[in-house]
Amino acid sequence: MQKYVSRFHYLTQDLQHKSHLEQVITACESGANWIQYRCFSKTEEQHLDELNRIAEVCDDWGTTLIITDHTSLLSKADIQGVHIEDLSADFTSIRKEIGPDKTLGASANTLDDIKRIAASGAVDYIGCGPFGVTLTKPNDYPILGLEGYKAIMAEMDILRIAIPIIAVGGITAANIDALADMGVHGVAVSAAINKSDNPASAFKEIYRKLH
Ligand SMILES: Cc1ncc(COP(=O)(O)OP(=O)(O)O)c(N)n1
Ligand SMILES: Cc1nc(C(=O)O)sc1CCOP(=O)(O)O
Ligand SMILES: [Mg+2]
Repeated sequence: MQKYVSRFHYLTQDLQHKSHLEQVITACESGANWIQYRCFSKTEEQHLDELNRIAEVCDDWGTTLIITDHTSLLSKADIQGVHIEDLSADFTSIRKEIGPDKTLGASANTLDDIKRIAASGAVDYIGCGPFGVTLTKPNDYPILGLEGYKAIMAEMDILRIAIPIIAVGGITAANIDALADMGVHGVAVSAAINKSDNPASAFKEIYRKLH
């Protein structure tokens, strides 16, 4: 079954000055319909506690909530899916574990990654990057830039691979129009919003470009 996948994935991040819950509230108030809770700084217990608070907020706003990596938390909180960052994950097994209804996202850097993930038939969308330089996580992968997405989308077209591609990594409002022209389904953004002086305004600027 094909699932709805947003064109704008907002990702929380570990920040000194703002909790993930506060980031989610800002995003929801700014119009987020899809949030990925991407937290790597907590124990399992703290993670679940914050996840439940975030899930309540998302439920109130009708926002889809995806968690990064912690597949086991899917059954413990009111969340709609998981994004797996491990490129070599066994997506068929993960799909069996989470059942057919939850959204499953995967990460890719190359067309070969995309081919392999799409062939599993288990994944609903692919976050593909990095588009540009990101300080959000260490990254050894080559930057794709606009030309990289253009080439990947063209090859996918030839191979008739129809899975939604979400561009990620170093994306700002200034890149959205050009990325959309490359044929990607949407974008995932973290630092350009979270590290902005005015996250709500940064969020809305990107939102307006996409809608
Ligand atoms: C929507 C979305 N896309 C990508 C990621 C993370 O991807 P990442 O793990 O960085 O991919 P690799 O660089 O490791 O291939 C995400 N969390 N969400
Ligand atoms: C989780 C993740 N992976 C990335 C990669 O480039 O592989 S960028 C990223 C987080 C989003 O990036 P930003 O903070 O630059 O918007
Ligand atoms: Mg990456």
